[in-house]
Order: sequence, then C-alpha cells, then structure tokens
Amino acid sequence: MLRFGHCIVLTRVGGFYELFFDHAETYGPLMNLKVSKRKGSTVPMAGFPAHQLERFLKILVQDLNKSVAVSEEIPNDASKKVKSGELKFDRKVTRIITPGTLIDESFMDPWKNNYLLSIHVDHEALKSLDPVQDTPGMDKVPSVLNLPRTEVGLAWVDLSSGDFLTQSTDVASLPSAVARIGPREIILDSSFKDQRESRIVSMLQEDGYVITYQEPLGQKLALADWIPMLEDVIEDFDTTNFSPAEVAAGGSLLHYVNTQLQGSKARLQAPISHQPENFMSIDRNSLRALEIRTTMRDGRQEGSLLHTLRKTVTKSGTRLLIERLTEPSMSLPVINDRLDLVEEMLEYPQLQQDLVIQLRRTFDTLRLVQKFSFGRGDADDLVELSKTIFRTTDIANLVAEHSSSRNAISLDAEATEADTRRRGCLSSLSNRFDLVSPMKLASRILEAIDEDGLSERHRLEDDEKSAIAEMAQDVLGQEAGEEDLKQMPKKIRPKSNAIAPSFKSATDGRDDIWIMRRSASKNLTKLHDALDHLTGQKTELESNLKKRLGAESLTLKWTPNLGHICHVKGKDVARAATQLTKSVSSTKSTRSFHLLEWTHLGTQLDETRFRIRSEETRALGDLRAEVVQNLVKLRRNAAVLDELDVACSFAVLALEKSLVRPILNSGTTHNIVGGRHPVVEAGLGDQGRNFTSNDCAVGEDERIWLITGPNMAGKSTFLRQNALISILAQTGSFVPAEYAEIGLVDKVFSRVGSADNLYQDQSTFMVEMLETAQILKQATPRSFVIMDEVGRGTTPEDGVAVGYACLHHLHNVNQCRALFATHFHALADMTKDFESLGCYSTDVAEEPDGTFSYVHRLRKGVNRRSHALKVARVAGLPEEAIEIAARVLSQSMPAHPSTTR
Ligand SMILES: Nc1ncnc2c1ncn2[C@@H]1O[C@H](COP(=O)(O)OP(=O)(O)OP(=O)(O)O)[C@@H](O)[C@H]1O
Repeated sequence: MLRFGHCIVLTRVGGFYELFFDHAETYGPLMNLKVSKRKGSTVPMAGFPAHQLERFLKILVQDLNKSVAVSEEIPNDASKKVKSGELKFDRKVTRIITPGTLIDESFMDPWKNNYLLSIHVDHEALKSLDPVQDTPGMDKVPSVLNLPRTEVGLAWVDLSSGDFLTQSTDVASLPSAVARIGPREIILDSSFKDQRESRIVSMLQEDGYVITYQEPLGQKLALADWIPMLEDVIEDFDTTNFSPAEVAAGGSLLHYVNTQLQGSKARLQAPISHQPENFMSIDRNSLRALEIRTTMRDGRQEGSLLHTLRKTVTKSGTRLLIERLTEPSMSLPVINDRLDLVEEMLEYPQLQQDLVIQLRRTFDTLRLVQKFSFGRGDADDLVELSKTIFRTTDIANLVAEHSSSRNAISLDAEATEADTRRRGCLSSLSNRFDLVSPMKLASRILEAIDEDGLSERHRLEDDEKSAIAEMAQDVLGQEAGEEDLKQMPKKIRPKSNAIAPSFKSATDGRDDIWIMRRSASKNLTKLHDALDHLTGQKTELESNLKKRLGAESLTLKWTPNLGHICHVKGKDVARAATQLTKSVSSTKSTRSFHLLEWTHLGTQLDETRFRIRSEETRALGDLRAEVVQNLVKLRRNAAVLDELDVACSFAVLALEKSLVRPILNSGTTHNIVGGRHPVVEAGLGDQGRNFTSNDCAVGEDERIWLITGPNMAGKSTFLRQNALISILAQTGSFVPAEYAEIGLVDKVFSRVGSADNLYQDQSTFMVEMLETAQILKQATPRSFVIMDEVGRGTTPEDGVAVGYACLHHLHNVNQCRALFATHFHALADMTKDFESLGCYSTDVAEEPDGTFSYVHRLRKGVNRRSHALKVARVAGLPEEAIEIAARVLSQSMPAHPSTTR
C-alpha cells in the first residue's frame, strides 16, 4: 500500500480479494462490503470472492475513477509444494488498472474508444511567453485562451485496440483537441501543478476529465525506446513525422503504460502522427452545441447526431464512425472516395445487404488481437478470431466478385468518369485485404480447438462457479476473514485439510473434457492414445474386480481426501468386508478401500491427463504466438471491414432519410437547397410532424446571413443544420438536402447558448465572450461560423454593440461564412453597408381568430417582431402578467412591420 500510494490495493487471499486498513474503511462501504476484523487483529478488512473481481473493478475504476493495484498470488514452485503437501504463494502487484488503461474488462464500452492521453507542454517556453502573469484579475479567468501559442504535444493510446496516435497543437487549440479525442484519463507530469499550467488543468477539470499526475522520467524515452512496445512490422513508423513535443508526450504515455502493466508486454500499433491540417476542426463548443456525440442538456447519446445516424453493425465500425464524425476530412480525394463507396452501395443494394450479413457475423478483431498482444487471449478468443477471418474472406470475395463483374460490364458499356472512379475505389479496397497467412492461422485454430469440448467446459464452469471458489478457498481458507467465509453460501464454504487446487484439477478425472482436438499436435495424439489405453485398462480392472469380489456396485474412484479408492455400496459392503483387508472409510451402506493395482493405474491416468493439459496449454500458446505474428495483417483487414461497415451504414441512412450526395470543391461557398436538420427532423417525424426545409447560400455574394425572427421559429435549428451538413459532407456521408454544393470547411465554430460556469467564477456573459473571442481569433476565410444571439447576456445597448462588433470582425477580418441569429434587429440597420451580408427571417402566421403558427421557412428580409408574448402564453405565464407585458410593449415601441432590405 505504501509503494502504490496512489492506488487502492486489492490483495488476493485464497478465494478472495481483500482491502485492508483505511482502504477497507473508505471503500468497503462504497462497494457494499462489510468491514470486519479478524479475531485478535486490529486491522480492518473488507473482501469479496475472487470471481467477482470485474464487478468490483467496475465500481472502483469505471464509476469512481480510481486506480486499483491488483496484488495476485503467484504460486512458487508448485511441484515441491505438492510433495510436501503445503502450498504457498508469493504476492505481487501484477497490474494497475486505471480508467484509461483498461484492456479487456467486461465493463468497457465496446462501442467507444477508451483513450489514455498524455499532454506535454514546454514549460520554459510557456514561462517566457506568458503575457497574462502581470494582468490584474486575469488569473480569475481559468481560460487557456489567454495562454500563448506554445507548442503542446499530445499522445494517446487505446490499450484495448492498440490504436496509438500523436499530435502537435498549441495551448489555445488544446481544449478542442482534447474534446475531439475524448480521453477517459489524462496523464500530466507533476510540474503541471505549477501556477501557469494550472490554467490548463482548470480547463481539463472543468470539462470533467480524470487527471493523473506522473513524476517525470529522469531519462526521457526516445523514439527508439518505443519500438519494443510496437507491433512487429512497423514500416509505417517514420520517426521524422514526430515533433519533439509529440515525442515527449509519447514517451511519458508509454512510461505510464509500462508502469500500469507492471512488466507485461504491450504491442501497440505503430503510432500515427495526426496532422490537424488534414482534418476539419470542430471546436470544443461546437462538438457540444451541435450535439455530435451526446446531447447538450443531459450528455446522453440518445438525441445526438450519432444516435440518429448510427446504422453501423459492428463495434469497431461504430468507433470509426465516431472518429470520422468528430474529425471530418479536409481532403477532396478522401471525401470523394468515401462518397463513391456509399454511392456504390446505394446502387447495388444486394452487395450492401450481403456485406452487412457477413459483417454482423464478425467479432471485434482489434480488441481480440490486442488481448493476444498482452498474452491474454484464450481458446474462445481464438475461435472468435478464426471465425472473423473466415467471414473476412467471404467479404473480400464479395467485394472482389462485385468488382470484377462491374469491370466486365463496363467493357461493353461506355463508362462515365464517375463510374470509373467508383469501380476503382472498390477494387483498391479489395486489394487492401491480406488474407493468405491469416487464413492459414484461422484453419489451424479451427483444426486444433474442439468447440464442442469448449462449450462443454463452459457449461461445467457455469455449473460449478461456486465450486471454483471453493477450490481456491481450500488453499488458504484460514487466511480469509471469518466474516468473508460467512458471506459465502454454505455449500461452497471451504472444508478443512483440503488438497491444493492445482493438484486436484490435475488428478480429478471428473473433468475429462478437452478443449483441443487430439489431432492438434503429434504429442496430443500420442497422449490421447495412451489415455485411451489406460482407460481401457481401468475398465478391465473394474470388471475383473467385480467378478473377483462378486461386487456389482464396485467403482474405481479418486477423492480429494482418500486418493485412489475402490468403492462399493449396498449388499456388496458385507461381501467386500469379508474378502478384503482394511477399509479406509466406511459407512453403513458404503465402503472404500485402497488397492495397489488401482492406485498404480490411477496415478498413471492422472499423470497422462496432466500431460494432456500441459500439452493443450503449450499448443494454445503456439496459436497465440501465431496470432501475434499476424497482428499487422489482422489489424489491416479489420480496418477494411470498418470502412465497409461505415459505407454500408451511410447507404442505409441515405435511403431511409432521403439524403443526397454533396458536391465538394475547394471554393468557399455553401450552397444548400432544401436543407434539413437530421435530428430535429427525426424527432418531429416521431410525432407525425413535418420538417420545413430551407435553402442557404453563403460564401458567394453574401458571406454572412443575419437572421431575425420570432422566438421558436427555427433560427437555431437553421444555423445548426447548416453546420451539420458541412460536417456530414466532409465525413463522407450523404446529406439531408435536395442539393448541396460545399467548399471545404477548415473549422466549424458555434457560439450558441451554453450553461453558465458559476463554479469557475464565470458569468453567462463571460462564457459568451470567451467563446466569441476564440471564434474571432481563430476563424479563417475557409471557416464556417454559427452565432446565436451573441450579446444577449448583457444590456440591450451593450448587446447590440457587441453583436455589431462581432459582425464587423467576421465580415472584414475573418471573412468566413457565417450565420448570425439575433433578436437585435437594429443590427440589420447598422450593417446596411456591409456588402457581403444578407438579412433573412422566419415568421409567425396569425389567424383572424387569434391563433398562430410558426412559419419555419426563411425569407429575405428582417423580422422586427419576436412574438415573445405568444410563446409566453403557450408556456403558461399568468394572463395578468401577459396583459401587463402587452401594455408595456405597446407604449414603449410602435409596431414595426417586417421589412425587406
Ligand atoms: N424547419 C423547421 N421545420 C419544422 N419545425 C421546426 C423547424 N425549425 C425548428 N422547428 C421546431 O421549432 C422548435 C424551435 O426551434 P428553434 O430553437 O430553432 O427556434 P429559435 O427561432 O431559435 O427560437 P429562440 O429564438 O426562442 O431561441 C424546434 O425545436 C422544432 O421543434
């Protein structure tokens, strides 16, 4: 506990894991465990049966975000102990489990990456450049925006899939980069606790990340030191790709991983240096405001863009979809390749359906092979892997057959340029499959592993889960707390003088179930032949004895307490008693006795079984090693499946939601006809309501649209749908519109209402200004900005001034595409001479009987009425209050007709 001071220590004691001292007192109650003391001891302890480890790890690591050190019992020289009849263990922390270092825990979310992120900042540079230090009051603003553009290195890894990436960024862009990665845990070196870096820490804490501090390594890990932790073939690993800050971040990341794994080896994918300029940047606020992964209000996936779009059928395909949605591409060829693939699936629905059928039958290769790379995969994992390889071959054949039939047809027909491109992209995908050696591996696995034996083994394991606990407990039962023992069901409580489990399992013939076929190795064949022979001898001996003793009920058995015995019952008891010497155990109706012949034969049987088991373990080890040799190919094949899954899912989506293929170009226009918001449309559809589509053309004559209109008439929806259409298009998906022509967007920014951050001493207006500042500082002529009601957090006069300043800056400095919604219609008058700004509005249609409806269709012009009182009435404001408000309104301002500029 002293050595692993930052961890909760779980100590294996026989069949239990125990917490001791203050860990027991603090966490025992949180885990619903009784805290007790052994007789005569003052040490508090709390424990749980070993097979429940995952359940309690989930509470500690996943729910409470704690680090847990698991101290295991390591058997020391078992054979010596078996002989001397005692069995002792050494204890050793074999692994530290933290939220970011999960490998294959059952409580992990299979649909999401589980990233561990390391952030490196050049402290010296930060110190010399920090302009904030002398600005009074600025220390109250825990915003990294005010930190200079110092280089920051990022490195992140998912230990469950082996994905390993690095990136170089600056302090101002850090929040968005971290939000995009969405790490489960962040490692910072302990110097981050210093004054200046503390603003970075505040930002990370504010966003709710789990932060772990690490003492920096004296001798930093250089790139060459990374290689032992990487997969075998690392030709992609070009060391010149990595900046010094990335190398520093990567070094501390791998140092941390090594410490957590306590010596067990990881084989990660060769790191990829993420080049931000190749991707559209969606800043932290936009990720949240556009509800791409989760909703803004409750952080749930339901109601998010991802939830509406997700049609992928595999787990890793879904992880790729999330990655693409959060970092759409900036490369026209890449985007067009993706769109081509979707179009091909749409045009050949049979291909798409056949692929989906096969994809559904695959398992999560990346997470499976990663288990092997940690030396963990078992026989079940091998079977799943081999099945996936067979399905991958089916998929590769489907794609290849489709490609060749398409090529054959096009020989006769006149192929259009687009068609030729599409065919090309499918065949290049098909060429990426590398199946020769994985197929050999898959066949070997299926030839070696006996699936029936495996499922029979599982059935037994399930039936005897409690017995397994008993076996473990038998060893050091007395060491477990008495309270623990009381918590166990009676039937599995340990008996005294029990035999060691390893010996018992090696000698007990009861579980003669083999998980490998006898043909799996020459040795296994020989051993099984020997076992058959000995089993035959046993049957013969049994029948001879029956005859000799005239005892029909005689059986030859092994028991933990008595070893090899002959057992008789009923009327045979008396007969046996007259003919044989001493019995070793007897009751009224049974009698057991030793017989040298059986003891000798039984021992031979046990030894043979023991050797079969050892040989099975060895052969499994060979297969595991073969998986590791194929890591690179298996991962590459899996990547192709993921791409196919995403393409198929986008095709299904396009069909279901009537999406169109966007046309992307290198210009800066955003020309959408009949655009829709995919999530709002789906929500309205569920209620049987229709969504009103709207056009949007910014970037050519008008770079900025100033949008006014009543409350609730769809301004925010319009803003967001246009940002989403750009994101979807660059993700490689069709888009919700009748027509879409989009110039590549480098950065999407959103300034829409967000919660105050009173905890961080930030008012609504401060938050609004911080976010606005970031946009005005960072937006380029290629960016797309949506701003909703900027300036509403202060007085109307100040709000108008701030709103005008923003529009002015966007128009003259940033010169980006922007949609700006406001209730300050004065802004329309103030910006009259902005040559690239157009005014548009939504409206309310009033009926003679006083009822009204929203006109969600945008039209040119300014709407000077907010119709706020109508919304207030619908919301149930008392009628008296509404009347007073109406009176004030009629006195304070004359009714403004809607105007067209
Ligand atoms: N184009 C549309 N077609 C149909 N319904 C729509 C459309 N746009 C918005 N709505 C509906 O109107 C509701 C309000 O829309 P939204 O929040 O965009 O209005 P708003 O003008 O921004 O309101 P406020 O000014 O009060 O913030 C949406 O939740 C949706 O139900």
